[in-house]
Amino acid sequence: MSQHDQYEIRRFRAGRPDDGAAGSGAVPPETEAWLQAVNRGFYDQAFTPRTLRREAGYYHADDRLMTGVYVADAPRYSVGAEVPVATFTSFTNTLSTGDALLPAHLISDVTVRPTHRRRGLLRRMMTDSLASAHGAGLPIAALTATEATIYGRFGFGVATQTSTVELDTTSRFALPMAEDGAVGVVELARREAIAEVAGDVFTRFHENTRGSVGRQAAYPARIDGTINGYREEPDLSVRAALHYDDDGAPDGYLTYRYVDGRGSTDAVPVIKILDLVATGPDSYLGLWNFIGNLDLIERVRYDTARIDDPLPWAMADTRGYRVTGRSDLLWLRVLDPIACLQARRYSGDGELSLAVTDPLDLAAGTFDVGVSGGVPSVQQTATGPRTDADVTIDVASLSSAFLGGATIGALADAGRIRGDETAIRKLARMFAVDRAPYCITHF
Ligand SMILES: CC(=O)SCCNC(=O)CCNC(=O)[C@H](O)C(C)(C)COP(=O)(O)OP(=O)(O)OC[C@H]1O[C@@H](n2cnc3c(N)ncnc32)[C@H](O)[C@@H]1OP(=O)(O)O
Repeated sequence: MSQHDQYEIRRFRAGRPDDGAAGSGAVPPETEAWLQAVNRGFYDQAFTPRTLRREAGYYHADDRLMTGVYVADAPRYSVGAEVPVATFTSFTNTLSTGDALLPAHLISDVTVRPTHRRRGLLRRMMTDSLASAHGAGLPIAALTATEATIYGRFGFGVATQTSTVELDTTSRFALPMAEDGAVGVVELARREAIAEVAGDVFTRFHENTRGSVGRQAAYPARIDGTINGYREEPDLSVRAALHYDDDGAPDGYLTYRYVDGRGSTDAVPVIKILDLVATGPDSYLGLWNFIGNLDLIERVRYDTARIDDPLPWAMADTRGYRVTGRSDLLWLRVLDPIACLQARRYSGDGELSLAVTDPLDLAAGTFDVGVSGGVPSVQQTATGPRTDADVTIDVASLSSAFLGGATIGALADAGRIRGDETAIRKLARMFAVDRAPYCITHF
């Protein structure tokens, strides 16, 4: 018997809580066992009946396809055979290229039980899922990764990064151009009001932000403290503020929490920003002007800042802005190079042939890429990567370069793009972006 023969793979849509015993609100057993397995996989606390119902409701609203891998029998006293030994979920949302919204195959909740690791279960679930997304015509797949060494082999590349920043908000903090209401009005908001406005504000941000991913159903509850770890009660320490445009409509918000600095090395009063969504520079600077000027607070921390954040450039004392970390957030995997390459505008005009290699053979091919007036036209000229193409790129690198998260120059210097030097320079000019791609959605 091969190792694979002992496993059964089942796929099902997340069950609605009411689908349980006649409207009792119970979660269908298959969904419950699957969700509890994910918790185990990430070392999280088990769901209570109430938090489980809530979580299942969000998964149902996202219309998630769950994959579970099952064994036929489980030894006495062990976790039962109804609990999958591996989990994987996928659902569709949009990826913004800044010029268009692309349907994206989002992958999440990938776990393999320690006792079943390194037997190819992830590979099986991932290759099946990517093949079916490709077959369904989805142009791109996306995920966020716990470790950077797992997903490159499946054609994923880092597409966006974020900075963790800490602001000194003692008397050093000043945003000269945001003073005296010059960038609009900010007011404290009721915590509960955020769920009402967050969707519209995020949609506007999303459409205009290259690299942004649409948010899943749980998001409003996640950012306003309704989801409070695995506790049933909301986190009442979460506070909120809104920025209003000239017509009095909300065009930005932030949620935040006071963190007692005692016990940490710097031991000062700190505000941690949970979510900050601004639809333009005025709302962005207006919200920072508000949060940077709170009485009694000496530091503000934010772990999802742009890597090319305009904030330090707006500050009177740039040294009050400290980058304390940087991490990858969004990983992309091009499935359809033509649909992807045609979904954005470009900075430089020109023509070249591009060969794409792909370990899973989903996006491989040779393409004539032309850009005129910033508008692309892409045609496939061969089903595989031709050796006489001007430039050859692997699909993970293409996925990193697609929205400008990695420059063509850096990828070439890293040995991940090959070809004629003039053509590589031309490709670099085409792909150049004015702002780094930015994603503030964790999924
Ligand atoms: C999108 C998300 O959900 S990110 C969350 C990922 N999950 C976690 O971090 C939870 C803890 N880890 C796990 O559950 C598992 O170890 C997983 C999911 C990372 C890997 O599952 P496995 O079934 O062991 O992986 P599988 O056996 O299919 O390995 C496939 C390949 O990836 C490699 N690989 C697997 N895990 C890792 C890792 N953590 N680091 C580097 N390489 C890895 C394997 O060596 C193998 O390489 P090969 O194809 O070149 O031989």
